[in-house]
Formats: sequence, structure tokens, C-alpha cells
Amino acid sequence: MTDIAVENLQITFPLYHGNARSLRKSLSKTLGRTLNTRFMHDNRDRVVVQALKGVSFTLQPGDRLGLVGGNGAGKTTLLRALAGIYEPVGGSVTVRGSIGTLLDPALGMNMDLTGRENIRLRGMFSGLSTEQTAQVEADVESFASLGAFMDLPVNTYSSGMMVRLSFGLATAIMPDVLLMDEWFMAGDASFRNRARARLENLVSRADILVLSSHMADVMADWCNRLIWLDQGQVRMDGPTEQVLEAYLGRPLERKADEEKPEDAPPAP
Ligand SMILES: Nc1ncnc2c1ncn2[C@@H]1O[C@H](COP(=O)(O)OP(=O)(O)OP(=O)(O)O)[C@@H](O)[C@H]1O
Repeated sequence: MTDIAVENLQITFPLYHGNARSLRKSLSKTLGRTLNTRFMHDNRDRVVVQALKGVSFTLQPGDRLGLVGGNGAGKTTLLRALAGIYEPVGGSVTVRGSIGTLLDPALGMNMDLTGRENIRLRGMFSGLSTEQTAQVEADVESFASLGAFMDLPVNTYSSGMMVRLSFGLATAIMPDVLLMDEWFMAGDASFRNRARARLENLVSRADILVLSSHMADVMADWCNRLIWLDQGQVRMDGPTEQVLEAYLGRPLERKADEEKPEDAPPAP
């Protein structure tokens, strides 16, 4: 059984720089009213930024949830809380089922080990048999096309090589719950084309998808529900089209509308 329950979730980050009182004063001057909603003191009198506040929702198999919101709205924080990377300061996050993440290329990667060793380690942690791990290794090796770098420590990789290994590995093992940030669209055009087919297969087979992206077309294609986060709080939660239109402040363009017939006369 796969499901997710998030209840009244609250996540804060302490702001360590400088003296807490003077920081609050200067924040108060520059941010005015916002200080009361986003910045506060915790019980140790530290100034903290409230990344998520009172967030609640549940997800069942078949749900494809997209997270939208401006910069700093709390999308990445929510994905990381679902992945168990951030502990809630208040409320709870319960995830039943195996989790696959496409959040940060370096996440779960041991930089001192080679690409091949990282793959084997991940296979072991995911409870795969030796045979299954060998299959994953062959699959990732062929997808990532790292050549000799496959047997060199990951800390010698370029950022693009890192993305190829991390993406190949994350998409080689089928999770119940797939958590994705939009970095997966990084990379050159030929990588993106190969990545998309692989990703679509994973997205269609996972029970639950949670995806954060600034790309409206990706949301419209892949999600059946959207949560609009605003300053760490849920501003709207509903069917993709409805939330996307409210968020963008305009009706969605239909794909058919965009496609002009080949023999259409040139615009005047
Ligand atoms: N490690 C951290 N330390 C301090 N503050 C943080 C940290 N991570 C996030 N924040 C703060 O939490 C808030 C939410 O950030 P988050 O990265 O979740 O937003 P986001 O919606 O993913 O933004 P973007 O679209 O710009 O990536 C922001 O105000 C951010 O400054």
C-alpha cells in the first residue's frame, strides 16, 4: 500500500548570520509586514525563516501532484521533507512505500567512490539481488555513457556527468513514490531527449508522483493535481488546469491552438 499524509507541516530554518536582535531589526526595516509572516523567533530566541507553515494534504495511488509557486515559496523544502531529508518542526509527514528521488544529483552519492561502486551500493540499499543489481549496473552504464569515468571516483566528474549518472541510477530502480525537482531538465538537448523517454516510463509506473517545476507545460502534461505554495503556505489545491490558470492569471493555451496549419497564410 502506498500513500502520503502531510498534516499541519511546519519547517523553519535558523538564520545564523550576525546577532539575532540586530538581524531582526534590519529585517523588520527592509521587509516590514512580511517579517510577521515569514520570519520569527524560535524558542531559543534565534531568528528563523518559516519555509513551510500549516501545510496539509494526502495522496493516494494515481495522484500526480505538481507544486507551483514563486521563488522561495517552499516547493523544494516540501519535496525534501517528503524525502525525509528535513525533519518537521511541527506537524507530521508520513510516507508509505519506497521513495525514489530526483532532487539533487549528489543526493545519496558517495563522492569518494566510483560510479560503478555507487550503483552497487544503491542496489544493496534498495534490497536488490546480485542479479538485479548487475542489471541496473548494465542499464545505467549504457544510459550514462561515462566510458572510463565509470571506474573513477565521482568527485572527478563534471556536473553534466554527475547528472547523467544520478539520473540514470534514479530511473533504473522503480519506486512507489517518485519525488522530482526540475533539475532533471538540465543537460544538453540530446541528454534531455533520452532522459524524457526514460522519465515518462518511470512517471507512468510509480504509484504517486510529486513534481516541482516552473514549466507550465510539464505540469499540464504530467500532473492531475496542483498545490500552489505562497510564502510557505498552501494558497490553492485542486485540479491542474484550475490551479494553473489561477497561478498564471490567464487561461491555459491549448496545444491545438498553438499549432498552425502548415498551409496557413502568413500573418499580416
Ligand atoms: N537551508 C536553508 N537555510 C535557510 N533558509 C532556507 C534553506 N532552504 C530554504 N530556505 C528558505 O526557505 C524558503 C523556501 O525555500 P525553497 O527552496 O523551499 O523555495 P522554492 O519554492 O523551492 O524556491 P525556488 O523556486 O526559488 O527554488 C525560502 O525563504 C528560503 O530562503
